[in-house]
Amino acid sequence: MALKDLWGRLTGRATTPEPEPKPPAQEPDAPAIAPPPAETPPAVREPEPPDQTPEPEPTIGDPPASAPPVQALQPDHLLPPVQGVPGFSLPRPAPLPEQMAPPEALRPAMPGIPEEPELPEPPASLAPPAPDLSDLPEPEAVPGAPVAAPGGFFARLKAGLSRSTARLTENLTGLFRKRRLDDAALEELEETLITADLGLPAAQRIVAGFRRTRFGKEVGEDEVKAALAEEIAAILGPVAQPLRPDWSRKPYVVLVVGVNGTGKTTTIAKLAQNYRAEGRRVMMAAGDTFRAAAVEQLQIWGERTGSTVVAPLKEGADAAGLAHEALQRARSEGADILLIDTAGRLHNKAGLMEELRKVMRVLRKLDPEVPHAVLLVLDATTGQNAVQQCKVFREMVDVTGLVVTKLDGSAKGGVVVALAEEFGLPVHAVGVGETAADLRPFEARDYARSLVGLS
Ligand SMILES: Nc1nc2c(ncn2[C@@H]2O[C@H](COP(=O)(O)OP(=O)(O)OP(=O)(O)O)[C@@H](O)[C@H]2O)c(=O)[nH]1
Repeated sequence: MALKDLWGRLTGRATTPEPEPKPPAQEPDAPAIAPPPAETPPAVREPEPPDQTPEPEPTIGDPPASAPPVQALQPDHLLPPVQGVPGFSLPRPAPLPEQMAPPEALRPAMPGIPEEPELPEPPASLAPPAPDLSDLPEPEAVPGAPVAAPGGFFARLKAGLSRSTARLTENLTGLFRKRRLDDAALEELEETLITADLGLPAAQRIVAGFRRTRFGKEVGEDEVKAALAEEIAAILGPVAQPLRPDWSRKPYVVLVVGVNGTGKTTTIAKLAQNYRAEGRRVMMAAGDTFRAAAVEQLQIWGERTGSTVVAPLKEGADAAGLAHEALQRARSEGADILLIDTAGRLHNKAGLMEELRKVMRVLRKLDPEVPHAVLLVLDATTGQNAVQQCKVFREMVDVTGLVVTKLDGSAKGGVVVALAEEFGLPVHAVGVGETAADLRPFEARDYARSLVGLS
């Protein structure tokens, strides 16, 4: 099977014939991010090249025609006040700015932007660390826009995971109604766990735990649930590690990667909002240069949260050059954290890998220690596909941690257990909705108990 077909399967999207390759180009000369005029082939140079061999620019195809349009973020989804997030050490929820600029007021649509290789207009400066927004009225509700469900995060997590819980527990109920835990029961338990997306390795480990501690005993449903929560928490415990930026790095650089539509841009926006509420200076780089909506999302979020956004001048601009420019500006403008968005939709795996590696290479010419974190964003609704994506992205870049989104309403929340068991990568945060308050540090015990339906 062709590589692109594999990639299409992996991303759950059909592939389309590869577009004509673009003319090769060298890596960007800092801080150029736009190609030279149309008459000449785009050729820019890497900053301080260690060797003189020009590296061809990765061939980046247009998004496959068959890919469904990613729904543009409706930023007003995120209007409710920022909630205090323990792992983000937010002191207090802070109100958000009332209004955002209407989309028309934002940068014009990318295709219409002139071709001159000029840099985006730098903002006057980064916004002050803690904007005083107290005088602003509450934002207006947007009809149809999702709002954070009432209750604490645990309640939302539990509600969000209810479909996953049902999937996991409906079989258990019949299975363990006062029944001796014999080989057949353990086998059924293993099947149930696999069906609930926990994956074979985690299922085997949990069953081995049951065998060790309860084999031959008569067990009831409640006891099984409690024991299951314990076993799951034991798997999740070591990976439940909130993202803790080292603020002495200034800027702490976070590269955010993942397949398109998993929630990268939204996650960046949520992180930005949380860090702004902490009083940090935040800069975001709209490195998903092929998707105008992603750039607009970040720009709107930048305005809303008082963060600076470094955006491409035109659709498909060189992402590595943009990242380079963003890092330079983050340094010179004193940002505490730089969050770099990336594309997840290049025409094949090789193209995406080359782009991500080029971004890394170019950033490291400015500072060999960046990025300080590489977050892989995974969409829980894709179940075992998320496990495959994790494998593939780890081949491409040095992933340092995971964010798992869309756990609200997914029946596949068990996949977090599979990811923990198979990769042992830190799970920094989980998303259970579209508001900033719906991104929270991942907590093993809460998650395990929610998953099996215990309070
Ligand atoms: N229900 C729910 N929706 C989410 C969550 N996180 C993100 N989304 C939605 O998922 C959709 C895609 O999110 P994006 O942030 O645009 O995804 P992306 O990975 O940046 O996509 P590309 O820019 O195409 O690569 C948007 O409609 C988001 O609002 C979540 O935790 N729960």
